[in-house]
Amino acid sequence: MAASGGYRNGTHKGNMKVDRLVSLSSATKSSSLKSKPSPASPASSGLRRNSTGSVGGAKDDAGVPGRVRVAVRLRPRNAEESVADADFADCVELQPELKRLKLRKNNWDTDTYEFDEVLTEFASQKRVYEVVAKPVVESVLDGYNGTVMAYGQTGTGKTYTLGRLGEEDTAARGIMVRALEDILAEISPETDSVSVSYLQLYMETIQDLLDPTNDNISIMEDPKTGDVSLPGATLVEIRDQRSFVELLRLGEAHRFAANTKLNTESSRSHAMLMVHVKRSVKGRDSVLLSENCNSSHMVKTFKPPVVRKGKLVVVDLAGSERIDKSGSEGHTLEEAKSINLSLSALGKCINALAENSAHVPVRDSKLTRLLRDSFGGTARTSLVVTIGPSPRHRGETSSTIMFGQRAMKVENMLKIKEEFDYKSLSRRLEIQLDKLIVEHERQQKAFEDEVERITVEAQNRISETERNYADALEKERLKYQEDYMQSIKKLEEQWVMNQRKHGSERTTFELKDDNFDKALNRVVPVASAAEEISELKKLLQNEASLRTATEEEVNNLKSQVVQWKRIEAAGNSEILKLRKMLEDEAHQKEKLEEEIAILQSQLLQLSFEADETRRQLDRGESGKVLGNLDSFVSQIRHSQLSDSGNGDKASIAKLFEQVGLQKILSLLEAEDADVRIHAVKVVANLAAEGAF
Ligand SMILES: Nc1ncnc2c1ncn2[C@@H]1O[C@H](COP(=O)(O)OP(=O)(O)OP(=O)(O)O)[C@@H](O)[C@H]1O
Repeated sequence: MAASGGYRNGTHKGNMKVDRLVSLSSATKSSSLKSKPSPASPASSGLRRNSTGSVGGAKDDAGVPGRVRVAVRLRPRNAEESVADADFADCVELQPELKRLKLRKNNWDTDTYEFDEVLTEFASQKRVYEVVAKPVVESVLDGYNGTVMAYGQTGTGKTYTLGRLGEEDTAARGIMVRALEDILAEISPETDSVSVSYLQLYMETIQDLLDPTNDNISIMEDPKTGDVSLPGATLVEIRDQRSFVELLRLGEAHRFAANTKLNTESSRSHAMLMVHVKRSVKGRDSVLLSENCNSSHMVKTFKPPVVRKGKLVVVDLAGSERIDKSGSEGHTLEEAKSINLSLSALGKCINALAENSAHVPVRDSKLTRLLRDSFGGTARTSLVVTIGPSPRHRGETSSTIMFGQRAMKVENMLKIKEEFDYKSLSRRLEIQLDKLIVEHERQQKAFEDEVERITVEAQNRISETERNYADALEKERLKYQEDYMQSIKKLEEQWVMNQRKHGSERTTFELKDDNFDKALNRVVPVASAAEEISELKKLLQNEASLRTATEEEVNNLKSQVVQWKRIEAAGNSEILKLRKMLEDEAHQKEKLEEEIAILQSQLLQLSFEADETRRQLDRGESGKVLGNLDSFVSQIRHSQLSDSGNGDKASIAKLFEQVGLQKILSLLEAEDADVRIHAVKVVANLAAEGAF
C-alpha cells in the first residue's frame, strides 16, 4: 500500500473494461510467473537486473503491472444458520462459471458483482488454494513479494481458508500449509532457504506468536525501497513440512493463550504469517568461481551470486463486523475500535488506491503499514473475501463484497526482489582464499624443494667440472713438463753428437756450456710455451704454478749457462797454453830436422873425404890410415860394448879429434859391414854430443 506519490495504480472506477484488460494482461503475466522458475533465462520473468546488482533496471523500476486479484468464498450454512435461516434463502447467489455473485437486495432485486474467482460453499480447500494462493506462491518462488489475505465477517471461514492444519484430514489443509508444502517442494535445500515468522497484531501491538515474551515488535520501513520488515520478530528456518505444521500449531497455541489472557477471541486480532524464501539464482550472473578455475580467471569472471528474496505474507484479518452491530462494550469496545481502526484504515487505503487518490493513508494504522507493499506496492496480492449465506448478515456480506470490489481496482507493480548475495560471495571467497593459500603454500614448498634440488645438482656439477678442470690442467702441465724434459734430452743428445763429431778435446764443462747454449735456444720456444701457459693461466689459474716452475727452471739454466761459460773461458786459456806448447815442440822439431840436414851434408863431406882417403891408400899410404882406422874401429867397438856410459862419449869425442872427421866418414863406406855399422854409431854419437 503506497503513500501519496508512491505506488499508484492507473485504474478508475469508470474504467471497468480497462480494468478487465489489465486483469487479463496480469493474468497473462501470471501465467508466465506460474511457470516453473527458470532463473537461467531472464526473459522468463521479463525482468532485468540493473548494473549495480540491486533489484531492477529502468524497466524493472517500472515493474510489471499486477492487479490485486480477489476471490469470494461462500461458507456453507452452519448448524445455527441451517436452523435459524431455514425458511430463508441465502443472501447471495453465486455464478462461479461467470465469476459472478448476486447479492439479494430483496426478494425481487439483486446486485451483481464480478470477481476474479467465485468459490461456492462446495469449493474444496485444494481448489481454493490453487485459484487464490498458488499464483502468489509461485511468484514468491520467482523472487516477488506476495500477499494472500482473507477478509470477512467473523465466522465466515477466514481461518478455515488460511490456517487449517488438516492434520486429521489432509484435504482440509488450508492455504498456509499448502503454500509451504509447495515452497518446500520447489526449493533446493543446498542453496535455498525458507524461514517464517508468525505474528499477531492486536490493538496496534505486534506480538510474536513464536515467542510470547516478544510482544511489542517494531515495524521497520526502508525509505528507498519501501520494504517493510520486522527485525524483532522470531525467524525460524523451515526444513520440512512437519516442522512447519508444528510451528503453526505452536503459534496458534500462543495466539489462543494470549487471547485468553486478554479475555478476547482469536477473531479480534490479525494474524500474519511471513514466509521468507531466499533462492540462489544458478547459471545466470552468478559467481563463476569453480574448483578448477585459476585465480586470474576467477578475478576476471568474478561476480557475486544473485539471490532472489521473495516474501509471502498470509494475513488472517480480524472479523470485519461493525461495532454498532457487534454490541461491544468496555474493553471489547476499545478492541473493536482498534480492529475497526485498522480495518477501516485498510479500507481507506484501498479506496484511495482504487480511486487513484493523491493521498493514501498508509500510516493511519500498523496494519496498513504492514500491508503497504501488498496494496499499491510491489507485491502480487490475492485477496479472498469470505462471506456467510445468512440473510441476517447481509449488511456485513455486502460490506465485505464492496471491500473486495474496491480491492480489485488496486493495481500493484510487481518487482522482482533480486540482489547480489555478498555474504554468500564473501563466504565462498573465503573458502576459495583458503584453498588458494593452501595451494600457494604447497607450490611455495615445491618451489623451494626444486630450488634446493637444482642448487645441489649445480654444486655437484660445479665440483665435477672443477675436478675435471683440475685433472685437465694437471695433464696439460705434465704434458708440457714432459715435452720440456724431452726437449732438454734431445738437446743434450744432439750436443753429445756434435761433440763427438767435432772432437773430444772439449771438456765436459764445454759440453755443458754448449748444451746450455742450445738449451737456451730451446728455452725460447719454452718461453713461448710459457707465454701460452701464461695465457692459459688467465683462464686456468693453476697453470701459473707450472709457468713459475718453468721460469725458475729457465733462470736456473741461465745461471748454469753463465757458470759454464766461465768454465769454458778457463778451458780456452788452457787450450791456448797447450797450443803454445805444441808450437814449441814443432819448432824444436824443425831445429832437429835442420841439424839432420846439416849432418847429412857433413856426411856427404865425409863421404867425399873418404873417397879421397881411399884414393890415397890406393896410392900407398894405406898402412898409416888403416892403422889409425883399426885403432879407431877398435875404439868404436870398445865404445859399443860400454854403450851408454858418459865416459864413452868423452872417449869418442877424443877419438874423433884424433882420427879426424874425414876418416870416420870414410869408414861409413867400408867394405866390412861391422866397420860401417860402428862408423854410423860413432857418427851418431858424435852428432848427439854436438861434435860437429
Ligand atoms: N468453507 C467452509 N466449509 C466448512 N466449514 C467452514 C467453512 N468455512 C468456515 N467453516 C467453519 O466455520 C467456522 C468459522 O470459521 P473460521 O473460524 O475460519 O471463521 P473466521 O472468519 O476465521 O472467524 P474469526 O474472524 O472469528 O476468526 C469454523 O467452524 C469452520 O470450520
